[in-house]
Amino acid sequence: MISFDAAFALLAGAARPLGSETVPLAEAAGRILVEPVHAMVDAPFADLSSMDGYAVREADLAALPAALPVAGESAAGGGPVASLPPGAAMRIFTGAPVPAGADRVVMQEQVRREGDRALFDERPGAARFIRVAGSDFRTGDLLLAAGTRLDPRNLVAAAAGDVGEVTVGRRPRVGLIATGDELAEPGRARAARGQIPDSISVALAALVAEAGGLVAGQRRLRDDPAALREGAAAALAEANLVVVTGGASVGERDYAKTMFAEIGLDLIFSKVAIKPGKPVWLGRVGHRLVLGLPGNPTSALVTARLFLLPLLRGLSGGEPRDALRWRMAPLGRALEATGPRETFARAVLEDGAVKLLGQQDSGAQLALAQAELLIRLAPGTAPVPAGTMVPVLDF
Ligand SMILES: Nc1nc2c(c(=O)[nH]1)N[C@H]1C(S)=C(S)[C@@H](COP(=O)(O)OP(=O)(O)OC[C@H]3O[C@@H](n4cnc5c(N)ncnc54)[C@H](O)[C@@H]3O)O[C@H]1N2
Ligand code: MOO
Repeated sequence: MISFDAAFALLAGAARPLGSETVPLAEAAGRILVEPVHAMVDAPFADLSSMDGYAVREADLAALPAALPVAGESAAGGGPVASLPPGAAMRIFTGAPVPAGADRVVMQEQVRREGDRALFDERPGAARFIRVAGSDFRTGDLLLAAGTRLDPRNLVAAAAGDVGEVTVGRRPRVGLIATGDELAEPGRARAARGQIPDSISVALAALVAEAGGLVAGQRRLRDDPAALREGAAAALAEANLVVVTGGASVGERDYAKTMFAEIGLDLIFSKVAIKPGKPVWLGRVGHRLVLGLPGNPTSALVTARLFLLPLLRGLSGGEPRDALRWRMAPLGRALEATGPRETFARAVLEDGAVKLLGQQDSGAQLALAQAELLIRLAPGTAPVPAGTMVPVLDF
């Protein structure tokens, strides 16, 4: 058995990017930039008003009350704007260019309008309500670095830079295989005695999609060596990565590795000193990868979080480690000592403190609906008192 860190290092080395492609920004959500994004424009492109009101010269408000003739208006999207004649005000709207000559905007709530004159009774506050040209960013500025995963917030930055397309990593095609005579499609298990719902496949498909991968095929296979071999070859033919669940352990009917053996499986690691998820394994068939997850649903989801997401990140052009952002959080309740395997316990966050879920069985399924975090505990950790800071990961 190897440690989690050793297994992760091997995984990170195997998760090579699958190449890149240029796609419209509108199709880039969830993808990873392999080239940085630079601004094609200044933002704002000119000095713009941040309020609806009147553009004026501060000096013209030296003596109050002041009445200034309204010389035209400036609206967003309205084209070039004339300069502000001395001693006048210009009607202006939020997002509109401030006319040359004006040095502030007074919001309209502080101005009375009488015909073609604007009346200023009170001293406006210090805020000038002008967003200065280029104050957000300038043409050529780096907006997003290579390796960034495009989420709704950084899509704003790219779009604001007038960037229409981006170069991103290719999406990994992922084949999913669930093994086990007992497995039935959710909704059909109760029709036959001894059958249980395949609860993992639907979750892995969602997780792959969320991580920017493409589910290239989904198979539910019986524990029949010939059918498994055939399924393994078919899945490999259409995917960059095949994820097989179940059959990872040591029983005679645990076929997950043997089903790939005939087509040339090279194991990268097999068995990791973690709890849950010890039987997890990673291998290679030619230039394709195969990840084996344990069949126990909690073990499967924990290992998917710890190994599958980083693998997808690397294949998609990113840094595998970026998929595991550990942070420190205080323990809300004391923890018992852990065993010889590194433990990834399921927990929730309550009032800013981490609380272990009562149900920690690796076969648990309902507890997955509650779990928010994984707490990472080194092998042989002594009892941990409440209040101790522990590393946690969003689960
Ligand atoms: N003698 C030993 N037995 C076991 C060991 C061991 O070291 N020696 N390891 C245990 C550990 S730890 C784990 S984890 C499991 C891993 O089991 P497998 O990967 O071989 O999975 P299966 O035996 O096929 O299934 C385990 C369990 O999970 C259920 N299952 C499987 N697939 C699904 C699915 N898609 N949806 C829902 N439930 C699923 C299956 O019915 C079993 O109950 O092995 C221990 N045994
Ligand atoms: O390694 Mo297993 O996932 O604890 O039951």
